[in-house]
Amino acid sequence: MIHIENLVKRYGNNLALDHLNLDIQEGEVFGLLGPNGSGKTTMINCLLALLKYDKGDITIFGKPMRVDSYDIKQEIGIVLQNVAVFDTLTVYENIDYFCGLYIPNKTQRKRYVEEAIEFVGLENYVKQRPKKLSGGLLRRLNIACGIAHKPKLIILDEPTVAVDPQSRNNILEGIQKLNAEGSTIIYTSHYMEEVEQICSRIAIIDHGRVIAQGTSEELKGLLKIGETIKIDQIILEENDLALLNSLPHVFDLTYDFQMLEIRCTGDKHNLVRILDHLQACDITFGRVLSELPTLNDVFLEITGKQLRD
Ligand SMILES: Nc1ncnc2c1ncn2[C@@H]1O[C@H](COP(=O)(O)OP(=O)(O)OP(=O)(O)O)[C@@H](O)[C@H]1O
Repeated sequence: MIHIENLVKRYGNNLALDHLNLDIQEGEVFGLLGPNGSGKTTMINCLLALLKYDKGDITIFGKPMRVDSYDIKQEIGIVLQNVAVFDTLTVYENIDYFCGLYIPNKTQRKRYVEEAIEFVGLENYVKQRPKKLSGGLLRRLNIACGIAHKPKLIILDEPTVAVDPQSRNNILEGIQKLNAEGSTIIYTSHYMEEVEQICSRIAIIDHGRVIAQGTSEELKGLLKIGETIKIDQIILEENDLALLNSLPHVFDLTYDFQMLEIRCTGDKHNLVRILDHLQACDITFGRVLSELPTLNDVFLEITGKQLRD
């Protein structure tokens, strides 16, 4: 559905997109995950032909995307980072206005606008003006304006930044519902939990390049780490640490302030093996926690830095 090849975008001397390649298939909820400044918004703006780029090719629905590709744009719904609604219009009028850019038939439009209002849960606010809405409700309005015309492709650029948990859940559930109804979704975020929750495939972006892509499981499969076991209130000597380090599947450990962190490669019985060993050595300990790898671990292993600032 979308093909991006060798996309290069410079802002002066700053190389924002560095020969970026990406393919997105119909029916996916595709996540673009990357830290602040990695190039996600720039990529979206190039994709939508809102921004000129220096090099590369972009095709959408099998056709080259250009500034005047109105037939393609007609089928795309956009929800950008900055809320873009009219302060002088009510909630209903705003959605009606944006929907009207694509749907001239009044009866059909009325139905679409009402469906969009119900979809984002703004039924009780239709007559209010945007200034009276909370940040979360405003973002929901922004989404309704972007999706009311039932586009084939919906692009959402960080739609949950600075929203309350209720609106966040409403937005995430809504995205899944839109996808179930047939829309392909591109979703950018630097919140890895969200991306993991709703995206069928994910591209991790850093310094304007796709550094890894696949399903969440495939990305985690790239990792050496399979599990991190954390044990607190444990007192260990040098030889205890050496013995723990030599256990099967243990590849790294840290010990600080009576807190032990053991990183293991993937295996079903890491935790049992380690606890059995501690018991056999008569070593007491406090709480025990076993954590599976996250997308942050993938990012950390590939780039050496955390996904979040
Ligand atoms: N209009 C602009 N002028 C100059 N540099 C820009 C402009 N927009 C973005 N950049 C730079 O391009 C790079 C990519 O920025 P971009 O906003 O695309 O990243 P992002 O991944 O969307 O970040 P965020 O998550 O913070 O939105 C950054 O180094 C940024 O400073």
